[in-house]
Amino acid sequence: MSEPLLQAVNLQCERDERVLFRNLSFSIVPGTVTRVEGPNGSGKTTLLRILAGLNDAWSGDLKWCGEPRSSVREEFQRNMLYLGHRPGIKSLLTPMENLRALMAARRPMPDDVLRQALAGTGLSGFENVPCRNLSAGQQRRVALARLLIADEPLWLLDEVFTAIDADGVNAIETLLQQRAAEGGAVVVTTHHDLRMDGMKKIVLGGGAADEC
Ligand SMILES: Nc1ncnc2c1ncn2[C@@H]1O[C@H](COP(=O)(O)OP(=O)(O)OP(=O)(O)O)[C@@H](O)[C@H]1O
Repeated sequence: MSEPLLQAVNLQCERDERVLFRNLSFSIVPGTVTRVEGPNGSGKTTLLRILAGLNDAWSGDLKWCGEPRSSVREEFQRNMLYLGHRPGIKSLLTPMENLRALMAARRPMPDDVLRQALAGTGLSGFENVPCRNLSAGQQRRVALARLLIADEPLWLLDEVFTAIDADGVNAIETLLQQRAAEGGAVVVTTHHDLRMDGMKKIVLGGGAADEC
């Protein structure tokens, strides 16, 4: 079995004096897709933000490749891709401009690679249209194009299926499975009924948590 990329040990998080989860321990290993499940308000987004280093209101231990995450912050940030539950794109910019800006901070890519990624999410012909003139699903697809050119080994994806049609959901499912088959690790929250062979689960709700 591969060494874990990310290990969580006895994570606990409270919000407004309500325990969202406690004694939550799990390992995210290469070659897997893990779904975080639970009803509305059970803490899925909170957990993903904790894993991504975007929320520090928690206790327990997080390790990246066996090291305390706090001691390898830069390495962790370089090797992790987080997509939040909002598309996170600029409405005045076009899909090309958004994707160029998203990639510039980490790995600048030639325009033809960006154009191919946009085509891969069904946005051919919309590359140069301001995003405010696109539908909700098309705007989400701009953010998802990032996945087609991402080489980070760990993906943390929060509700990325929102506003995506059935064919798009199938395409993302296939992409996540391919990513795992290539040795990546994906953690995803969604209310969609994902069907993937060998998918792991972290189940939140009721203050405790289970790993399946
Ligand atoms: N900024 C905040 N300040 C205080 N409490 C918050 C904040 N954000 C979320 N919460 C609370 O934390 C709890 C968990 O929220 P979270 O968004 O993680 O749930 P979720 O499982 O992702 O829900 P959903 O399925 O509706 O997206 C909720 O009870 C919410 O009210």
